[in-house]
Parts: sequence; C-alpha cells; structure tokens
Amino acid sequence: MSFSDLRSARQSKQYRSCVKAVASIAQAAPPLRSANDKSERGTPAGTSDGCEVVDLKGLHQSLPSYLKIRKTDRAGRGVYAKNASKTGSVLFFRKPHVSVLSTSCIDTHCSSCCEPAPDSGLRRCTRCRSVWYCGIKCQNSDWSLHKNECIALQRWATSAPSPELAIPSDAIRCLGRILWSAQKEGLDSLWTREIYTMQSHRSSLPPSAFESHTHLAHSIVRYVGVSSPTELAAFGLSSAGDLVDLISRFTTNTFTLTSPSLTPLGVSVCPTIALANHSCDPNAVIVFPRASSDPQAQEPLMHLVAIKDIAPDEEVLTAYVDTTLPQAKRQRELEETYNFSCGCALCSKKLTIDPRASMWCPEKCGGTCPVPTEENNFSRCTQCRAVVSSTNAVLDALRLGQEALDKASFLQYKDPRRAERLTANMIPILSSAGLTPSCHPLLAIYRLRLELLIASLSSSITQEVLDETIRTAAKYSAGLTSVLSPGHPVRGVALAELGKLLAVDEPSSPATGGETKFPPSGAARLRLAYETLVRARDELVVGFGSQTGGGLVGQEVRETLIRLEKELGVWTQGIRNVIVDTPVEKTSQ
Ligand SMILES: C[S@@+](CC[C@H](N)C(=O)[O-])C[C@H]1O[C@@H](n2cnc3c(N)ncnc32)[C@H](O)[C@@H]1O
Repeated sequence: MSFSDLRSARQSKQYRSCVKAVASIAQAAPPLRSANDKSERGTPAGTSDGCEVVDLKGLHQSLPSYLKIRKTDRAGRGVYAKNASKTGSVLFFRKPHVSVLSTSCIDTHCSSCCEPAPDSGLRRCTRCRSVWYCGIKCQNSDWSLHKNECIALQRWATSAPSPELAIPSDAIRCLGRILWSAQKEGLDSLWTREIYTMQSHRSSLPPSAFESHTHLAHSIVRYVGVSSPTELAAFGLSSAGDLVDLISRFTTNTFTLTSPSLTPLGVSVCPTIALANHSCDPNAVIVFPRASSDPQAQEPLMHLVAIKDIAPDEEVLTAYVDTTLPQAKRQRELEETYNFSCGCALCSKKLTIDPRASMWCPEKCGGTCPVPTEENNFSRCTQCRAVVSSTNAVLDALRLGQEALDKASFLQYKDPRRAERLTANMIPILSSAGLTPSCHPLLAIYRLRLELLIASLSSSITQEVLDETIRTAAKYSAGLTSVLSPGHPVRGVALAELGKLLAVDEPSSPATGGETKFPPSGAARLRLAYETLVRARDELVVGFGSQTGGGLVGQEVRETLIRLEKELGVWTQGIRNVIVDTPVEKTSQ
C-alpha cells in the first residue's frame, strides 16, 4: 500500500473554534438555565421511576418511536430507550439544522456537503470569494442560505483590518445561518421552535462567559447587518438579551462536525440529538460516518450510535468532553462549559486506580500505582504494595509534560518541526518517570506526536521515520485500549491508522533486529497489518454503526484487507515457489 492511501483517510487540519472539540466525538451542550426551569421546554406529562415523561408538543418529530424524552431534577431532559438496542446499532440519524466549516477548512471542503475537495477541485463563490463548493449541485442547493451570507461575508471582508481576519469565525457564521434560516423557515416553524427548545444558561453565566457572549453578540450584529435593536425583530429576537440567550444555546448545544475519521471540520447544530445528557462512560457516541449508499442522502448526516447494549428505559448518554482525560480535568471542563458537576458512574466510582492517572510499579512487579498529586503524594502499587519513593520527580515530570503538550499543540501548525522535537524529547522523560501509556499527558503527547509524524511522512518517507510513526501509533492505541470501552470510534480509528501504517510499503529493507524487533519487516509486518486491521474493522462497525458498515473508514479498512490478503497470498506463494525451485543440495555427512 502506498503512503498516499494512508493520507486519504485522514486529513490533518487545524481547528480552532469557540466550541471545544471532544476527542472528535464531540458535543458542546448544556444550559444557562437551571435544569428545573420549565420555560421553553415541553411540559411534564407523567411520572415514571422518578423521571417525568416530557410532552414534546409536536417538537422533535424526527425522534424515532423507540426513543423517548424524559426529564429528571438532576439533568433536565434526556433521551431514553423504549426498547433494547444492541451494541453498534444506529439509534438515530439526521441532517443537523446547520453545519458550518471552521475557517481553516473553508477552502479545502465544500460548504454545502462538507466533503473534502474532489479530484477536480472546488469552485469558489465568485461574489464573496470566501466559500467553496464541490460542484454546481451543492452550490445551487446552498444558495437559498448563502445569498444572505454572501452579502454579509463581502461586507465583513471589506471592513476587516487584515486579510487573515477577512472571514468571520465559524461561531459567527453558524449563528448567522441560524438567524437567516429561522427567517426562511418561519419564526414559528418547527425548525425555529426546535432551535429555541435548546437549553440556555443565560441566567447563570459566569462573568467571563458573559463578556465573551456579549463580544460575540456585537460581532453577529455587525455580520448580519443589523443597525438597531428593533431590526433584531426580523429574526424573532426582541432584545439584545435574546441574542445573548441564543448564543448561550449555541455554545452549550453545539457539536463538532467531524470527518469520517474524526478530524474536526467545523460545527453542527442538531437540537434533537442535543437532548442527550452526558456521561464520562457513555453508552452512545455521535459520529458522521458518511457511508450512505443512498445517492440522495444529504450529507453531513449526524448519527447517534450505541456503543454498548442499551436496555429498555435506560438513558442514552454521550460524552461532552474527552474521556481520556483524568477526572479532575473532565470535571473542570464540564463545569466551565456545561454548567454542571458530573455524577456519572465513572466519576462517582471509587476506582482503586484510574488508568488515566497511573504509573508502573517502582518494583516492576507488573502492577500499577496512582500517580501522585499535589494534594496526595503518597502512592503505592495496587498489586505488590511497593511504595513510590520518587513522588517529587513524578510530579515534576507531570508538570513538564503538561507544559510541553500545551506548547507543542500551539506550535503544531505554526512550527511543526519544533513541536515534533518537543514531543520527541518529552516521551522518554515521561516514560522513565514510570507513566503508563494511558496516563495523561503521555497519551495526549503520543496522539500529537503521531499527527506530526504522519504529516512529516507526506513530504519524505524513510524507513526510520515510518518505523517511529508505527511505534508511536502502537503506544497510542495501547493507551486508548485501557481508557475507552471496546468499539469506541476513537479506538477503531486509531487501530485503522496503525494497521494502515504497517501496510505501507517499506522504503528499504532494514537490517534485521532479532525476533523481538518492533515493528517487524516483510511478511511478518504485513501479517501484523492484517491482524490489526481485522481488529479495527470489528471496532469500527460498533463505533460508526453496523448499519453503515463502520462508516467510510470501515469501508476503506475492508478494501485494504482485501488487498493485503492478496499481497500475503503472493508472498506465501512466492516463498513456496522459491522452495520448489531451489534444488536441494545433498550434504555429505
Ligand atoms: C445538551 S443539554 C442536554 C439536554 C438538557 N438536559 C435539556 O434539558 O435540554 C446539556 C445540559 O444538560 C444538563 N446535563 C447533561 N448531562 C448532565 C449530567 N450528567 N448531569 C447533570 N446535568 C447534565 C446540563 O445542564 C447540561 O448543561
């Protein structure tokens, strides 16, 4: 397999948005209103098992009959299963109300279907010269919305202080599209009412968020060309406060739009799927598999997929934050962005050890210990009870690791070489401090290093760098296995990445390094690629849904497996031929 085959499955792109990406299966959701606030929500229609069944008043009509909405005091409305659902089943899919590309993807992807540029290239809107389409069909279907946006983009570019600021952020463009769509659909339409059922946190915004929301409100007013508060009425907003309310609904209910391999591409708003509440150990995920066989399918389609068996009456829960992070970091993000303190099974369980914050036993018995913290620096192996004596050194390594991660993430696209050096230097420091591959920040550094190495492989591919990339992918995948449940799409994509790297043609035949060498070479490498891709395929059909065959990545993995089967066959056949063709020499005894 050539390296370009690998690249096609993952477009590395910078993504910066006001909405936080959540290990790519992201939701940005919660309310600025208390969970008990009944305004702008369905009315409780009955009570069952401490949950109120919510009368949706005709809203969320697209919700399938096997799902229902209930409300609890703790978390407000949530999505519940009426029937049992099997692991890997697609619970629900729909086209989001609005999807918008991030500024860094705007000239590489179609602004209508959000697909990457076709081989023939993208065509640019000749008026605003800011958005691109994969063809005339997408351009025409987007025109009813883009016609307002086009004028707004031209106006924005004219007054931009520098060319880099000529296109407004994805948040501003997305909110613009919401306002124009509400006008187009009708201010009392189902579409608009669903937008306004999304939870708002306006009444409890902390001062920092209030400031950023107000700033965003000013930008939106400028973008849509409103010159007085009364003009907001055309969008169904009676005051500037209503606009802040809408911004709050947006920031707490917006999903990250991702590629089929989970690369963040922009933002999506889907009020029905936004009704799902959060768990750090979710039983469902939100993905964009892009594997519909229906040519009429209107991508991007958002899918809610069960990654565990779900029993009747069980709540369908997704993760709003990166669940590879340790509890304290998850809690901070949930409180800051979503306004609640998580009491999910993973957060309330008294774990003897969390693999996200673990180190190997100092006596190397094979057991693990919790990493020391500033609050509690006593740690011992959960298996042999050996005490960690190097706590200060571990604490220093953790601090340095976090600093290096922050700096390298910042430099990833500005100065990738420096970022690459930073990660290369940091990994041995964290490993020799004893951190396990699943421990934060080591796992995140493996991820970042892998992205940097894959990007560098596209310019020149040497055996040394390819092997180093494979080793990093293997460590990353091993770390994920300890923290994410089987079938989690992030695990599936990481395994697919590792398998595809192993299947890349080796640039040279390296000197053999003994039986234990990793990665192996030749046929052993191809066999390992095959086994890894079989595991990837099995995980992908869960994480992206069995109905979609594991999404586009699952389909690509299956195609690679077929090619590998042939290559391995040729290899085995070749060896057989060599054995048959080689005359056996008689050796004298
Ligand atoms: C996207 S909304 C989910 C739907 C929301 N419950 C509603 O009624 O519209 C996210 C908000 O739901 C609440 N929420 C979600 N998961 C929660 C949880 N595990 N515990 C407490 N509140 C939660 C929080 O208020 C959060 O800001």
